[in-house]
Amino acid sequence: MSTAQVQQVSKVVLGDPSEFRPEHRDPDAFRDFRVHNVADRVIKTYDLMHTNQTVEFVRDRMDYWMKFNHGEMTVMEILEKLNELVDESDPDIDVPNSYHAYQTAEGIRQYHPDKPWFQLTGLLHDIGKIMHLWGEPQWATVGDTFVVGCAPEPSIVFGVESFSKNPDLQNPKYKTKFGMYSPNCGLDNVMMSWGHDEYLYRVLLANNHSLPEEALYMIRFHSFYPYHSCGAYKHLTNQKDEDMFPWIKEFNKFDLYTKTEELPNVDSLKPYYQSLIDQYLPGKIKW
Ligand SMILES: O[C@H]1[C@H](O)[C@@H](O)[C@H](O)[C@@H](O)[C@H]1O
Ligand SMILES: [Fe+2]
Ligand SMILES: [Fe+2]
Repeated sequence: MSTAQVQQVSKVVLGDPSEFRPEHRDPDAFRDFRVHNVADRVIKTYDLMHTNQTVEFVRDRMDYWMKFNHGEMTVMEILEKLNELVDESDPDIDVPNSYHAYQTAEGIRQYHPDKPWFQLTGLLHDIGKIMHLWGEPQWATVGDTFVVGCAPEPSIVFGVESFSKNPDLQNPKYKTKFGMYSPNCGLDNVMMSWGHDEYLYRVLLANNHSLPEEALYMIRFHSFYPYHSCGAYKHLTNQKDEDMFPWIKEFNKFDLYTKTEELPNVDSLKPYYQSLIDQYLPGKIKW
């Protein structure tokens, strides 16, 4: 991205975190990954992810998925398919992912009524998880992401020890702090572990849409918790990442704190969100 474009990043007014909080749940009660509290499915998903996500694996998955030959479907069709997906990495919720899409979008709509593109970003952000219904394992679809091609950071869920069986950690090219990267190369230039963030980002690039750069960035890095919530990987980020940071933080509030077992009435919300889809990402999309 050129410097001129960087300067155009719009400003988001960050709310006081206490302003957006589910009354029925303490914010500290989310994302509890302590081994005694977390379900086995969560531990297993991250164990497989941290063992098998390597540079070679991600290259292979990018080659495979970026042919976009899994059919042409609308956003609504994909959202409906996600009724069949329960995310095995998520310690907070056991309901199909389609509900989470509307919960996130509605949270954003309440606090950002003037930003329809942001609301739509909330609705869309996880639909890349459709990969799982087309054969990709959960450990390469869901969950928090990290950078491959350099040493894992301690703040990744389950820590550096969870990478003990990952072959890249034996590779002198990849096992150092910078690995295959140069200092502050920018997140645009790093290879993330393969999952729904990167897939949807690539799908959007391959199709016609009119979402702003901020939306693409939030989609691409929303699962990068070690970075946006723990301050890790700052040695790889650049000015664009700094400019975009408030947006990922703002997005994260809604992605995380709208998770509740109280399900939204999807049928009554559909017409409104269909109108946003028609405006920003209409018709059939190549997946
Ligand atoms: O378990 C969740 C879930 O898979 C989300 O979609 C992802 O964005 C989060 O990073 C992860 O913690
Ligand atoms: Fe996600
Ligand atoms: Fe999400």
